[in-house]
Amino acid sequence: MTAFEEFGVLSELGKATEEMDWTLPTDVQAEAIPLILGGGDVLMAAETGSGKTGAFCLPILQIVWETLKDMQEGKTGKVLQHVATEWTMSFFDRTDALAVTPDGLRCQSRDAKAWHGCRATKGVHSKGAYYYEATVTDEGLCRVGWSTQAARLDLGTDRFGYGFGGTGKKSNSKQFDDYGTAFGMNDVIGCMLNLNNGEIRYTKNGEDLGVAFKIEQPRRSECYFPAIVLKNAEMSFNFGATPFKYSPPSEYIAICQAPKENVKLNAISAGAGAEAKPVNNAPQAIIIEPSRELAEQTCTQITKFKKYLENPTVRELLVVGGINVKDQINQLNSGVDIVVGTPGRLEDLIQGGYLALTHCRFFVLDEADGLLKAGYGELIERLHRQIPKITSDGRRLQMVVCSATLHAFEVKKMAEKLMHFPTWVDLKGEDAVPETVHHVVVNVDPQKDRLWETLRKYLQTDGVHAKDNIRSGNTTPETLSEAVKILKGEYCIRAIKEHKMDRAIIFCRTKLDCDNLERYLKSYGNEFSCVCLHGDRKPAERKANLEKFKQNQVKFLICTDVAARGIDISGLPFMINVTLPDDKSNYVHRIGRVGRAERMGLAISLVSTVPEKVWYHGEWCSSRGRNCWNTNLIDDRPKGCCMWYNEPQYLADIEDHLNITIQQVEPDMKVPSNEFDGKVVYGEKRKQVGTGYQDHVSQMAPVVKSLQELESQAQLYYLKLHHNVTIA
Ligand SMILES: Nc1ncnc2c1ncn2[C@@H]1O[C@H](COP(=O)(O)OP(=O)(O)OP(=O)(O)O)[C@@H](O)[C@H]1O
Repeated sequence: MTAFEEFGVLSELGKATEEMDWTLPTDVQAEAIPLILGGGDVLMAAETGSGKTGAFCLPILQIVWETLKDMQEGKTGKVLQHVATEWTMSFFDRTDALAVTPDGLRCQSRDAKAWHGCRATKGVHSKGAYYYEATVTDEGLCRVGWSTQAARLDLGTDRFGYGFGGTGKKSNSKQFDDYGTAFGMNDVIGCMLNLNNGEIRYTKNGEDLGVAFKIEQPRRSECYFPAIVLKNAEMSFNFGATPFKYSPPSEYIAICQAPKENVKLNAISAGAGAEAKPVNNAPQAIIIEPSRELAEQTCTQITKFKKYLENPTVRELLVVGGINVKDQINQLNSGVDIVVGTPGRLEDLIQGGYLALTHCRFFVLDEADGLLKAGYGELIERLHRQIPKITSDGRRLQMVVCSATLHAFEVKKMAEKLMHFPTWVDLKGEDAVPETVHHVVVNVDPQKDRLWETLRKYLQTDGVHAKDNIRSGNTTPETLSEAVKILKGEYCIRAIKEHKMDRAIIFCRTKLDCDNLERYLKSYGNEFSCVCLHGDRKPAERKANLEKFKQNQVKFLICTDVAARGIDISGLPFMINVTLPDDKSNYVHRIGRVGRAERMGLAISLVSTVPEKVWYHGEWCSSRGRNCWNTNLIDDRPKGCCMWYNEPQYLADIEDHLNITIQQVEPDMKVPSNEFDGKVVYGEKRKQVGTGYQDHVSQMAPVVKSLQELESQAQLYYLKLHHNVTIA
């Protein structure tokens, strides 16, 4: 049995992981795989290179395959049968933002602005007196009671629904009157319906609050369902399957014991209306990735994992820009089970009706914070709204959200809105850098280092200062800014030479910076062979360039933040930040391209000590930077496309966010070896923890000795002060 199988993974998948030399699941995989297999929504926050892709692809692949197998064998609707026979809150007859636990006995809504409601799976009619209990399990606003099938889910706002609210009011037809007393956290509300005399009454923690409503004669013959409406609150239900906290008066029985002839099923079921058989263009899983490269990488990983999954075959499809749409539509029409794509192309195909969401049961947002920061929040919500929350075979939509920098406000907000009782798999509790990444900063100070004044050959800069009066000897901010740009080109080469880098990824701030650096490195011939990856390069070129770098055909990959996230190049030893990223979380992602899968990596960031004027083409720039030479500042009137970049401030923000001080090294680029790790070989597997222990002891010895001396001095002073002892 492979280690993965012990976590519930199918042997066919275990075999594939073994072939990939994945002997043990990583920590995040060990936690997330069973959760996803168990049907939960998961927020996966774990360091770069910790194996998050496998953590969601393996269980999704497994469930998709099992579902296909069930369909093949005609075994569907297992869950629906359960739902139909039990007294629970309905997965179908509810508003979108109200979540129901898989057992159907707890409801939650985290929308603080609107009410969200739900009805039970069954109701009672004709005669009898029935009781159920609802307990407030989290603070918020709630109203509980009874309603007919015709009632709005906003209980108590029309004549078909009768509610008792936490503020101590009863309501029907929008008429709110004082009743009983207010209730809140942990209070147990008994809901009583007597169809023999048309009375609805409530108890609070066992105390009878009296008759709340008298149902009018003509409406007594209707069927009444337990109902609830919540605003940012949570309630749990007991329909009598377990002992009640407070027994109802003797004439009432638990609603779950209502005689069959007086029970009706909720007419609203499998709302999706989808049939429990495969539909070609309706995949079971949609995985959204922020870049083409990452989408392709995830899709390839799925292809590798499914190697031994046969009969039925799981069909994955990559849906990204740059691939012929017609081909994609043809492939969708011929059948697809898992779609991995970028937001734009995915939405085009969905809105065009080529990709259906009716059978989607996994909605995955990889690099979720990146997707939200890139402005895809609304698109994600739009897609989420269109996906049925319960699949045709009665299974709940599962959402998986992951990133190495998930601790962002916008992610938490989205999770509260869209996810269903999600579990955090959060190994560190904050954004963190893996121990396998050595990351250092080098100050680039054009006032101290005058090298830029004497260079004959140097990096072509971004032209921001083309019209400024730049000359050596001059110390205007513009001259120093231009000097920093030139120096950074030299420092980059110095870092490469000092560390004998024969493989590195180099991040620049803009596409123009990438192009300039590419030209400069190439001007040295084969010594610094390189390729570029950024948004202005055609998809085919991007793909080919990444491949060249992966295959070791070139030494350096120069890119913008388009490649900051997720890209996995095995054993990559080095990365250089020519400029720190605008977005602090991208620092974690960029440096996380090295030090992956337990291999050591070195990340060097060049940080200008003086302000550097840079391009910043926002939405106000009609060409978004193409041939734009508007060097006015963004705060100028008229608005320009430049700004002064304050790198020490960006560095401080990054350090503050990560709660660390990043080691600084001198412009000679020498990185002192870490005593705890001993001699590190970047790109190689990390040495076993503890190997440097002896060094550690000898290193600490003088410090411990001086501490001892201080302690003994302090004690002697104390004795002298208080007991007048003479110090020798
Ligand atoms: N259990 C495992 N055993 C060995 N190697 C693994 C295991 N799981 C993943 N890996 C390898 O670790 C590397 C990083 O995995 P992956 O790309 O999934 O990381 P990630 O957590 O998604 O990182 P990022 O946040 O940068 O996207 C990959 O090369 C992958 O093949």
